Amino acid sequence: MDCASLYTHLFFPHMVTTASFQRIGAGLFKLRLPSPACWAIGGGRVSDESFLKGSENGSVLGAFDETVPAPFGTIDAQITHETIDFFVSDAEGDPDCPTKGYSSIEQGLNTLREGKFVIVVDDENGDIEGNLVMAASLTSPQHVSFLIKNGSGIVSAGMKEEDLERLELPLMSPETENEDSSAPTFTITVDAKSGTCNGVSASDRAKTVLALSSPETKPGDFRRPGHVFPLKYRNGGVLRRAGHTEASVDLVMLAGLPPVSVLSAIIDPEDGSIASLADLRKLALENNIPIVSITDLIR
Ligand SMILES: O=C(CO)[C@H](O)[C@H](O)COP(=O)(O)O
Repeated sequence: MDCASLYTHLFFPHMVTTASFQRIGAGLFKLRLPSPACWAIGGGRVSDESFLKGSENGSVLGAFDETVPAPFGTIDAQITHETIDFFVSDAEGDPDCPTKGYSSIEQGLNTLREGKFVIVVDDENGDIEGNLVMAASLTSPQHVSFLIKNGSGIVSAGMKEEDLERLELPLMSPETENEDSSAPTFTITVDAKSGTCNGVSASDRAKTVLALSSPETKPGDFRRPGHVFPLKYRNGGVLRRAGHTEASVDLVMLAGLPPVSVLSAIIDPEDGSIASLADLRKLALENNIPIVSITDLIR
């Protein structure tokens, strides 16, 4: 990922302050340093192909098209000396190469554009956590069924503050946002009213996710509480908070899709613990899903 493109499209001018970058710096220091090994220069080659040869998700080996640039034109922002200095001085390795064993961000974006899942991995503090992520606007009942089967059962939607305000979805616990930046910021839960039954089926939850992603929906289109968990995206994305919420929304935005993601933490099918990297790779291989790293997205 071209760092300048990421800065340009994730930051709004009012956010580029010294205070903001002090917080970003703290977040980055918690991340694993990337390997300088180059596995997919320019995003034109799939990374660790040995574990990504399945076909169900249909995206890992066949989707990459380097003739299609990421449409970056949707967000207004500016580059400042602070942003450039920060990343030049703190990032290591080649920013155009994914970490060894991971797919490139470009490949992840192409997969999202095809309406397919990517696995987003965060290994902050050495504890791997993978989330299945896709664009909310392209979600079907089959996607939600896959998400429920392989994820935690909680279907979340990463959403920007402006959309949460438009839909009148306040945080479940407002103090969390200020007191603990590592905690996920869940809003009250919702079900779409139109065309749904009790809200919990894959079909109903897919309708809710689609409704959350539509700019046309109104506050009255949802029942509260419900079975889908919106998560508030922190403005600035992964450059501010290196979480799955921010990564998922940044990725769908960079893919040129409406800025609402659907995500769920991936669980070990045997014992219900958080899936290990080996579990994530098995799931990726069996379903042809690229695995991307939040560290690479930040770089
Ligand atoms: O399970 C999840 C969503 O259902 C996510 O893993 C989590 O809630 C949000 O992740 P993060 O705190 O990294 O943004």
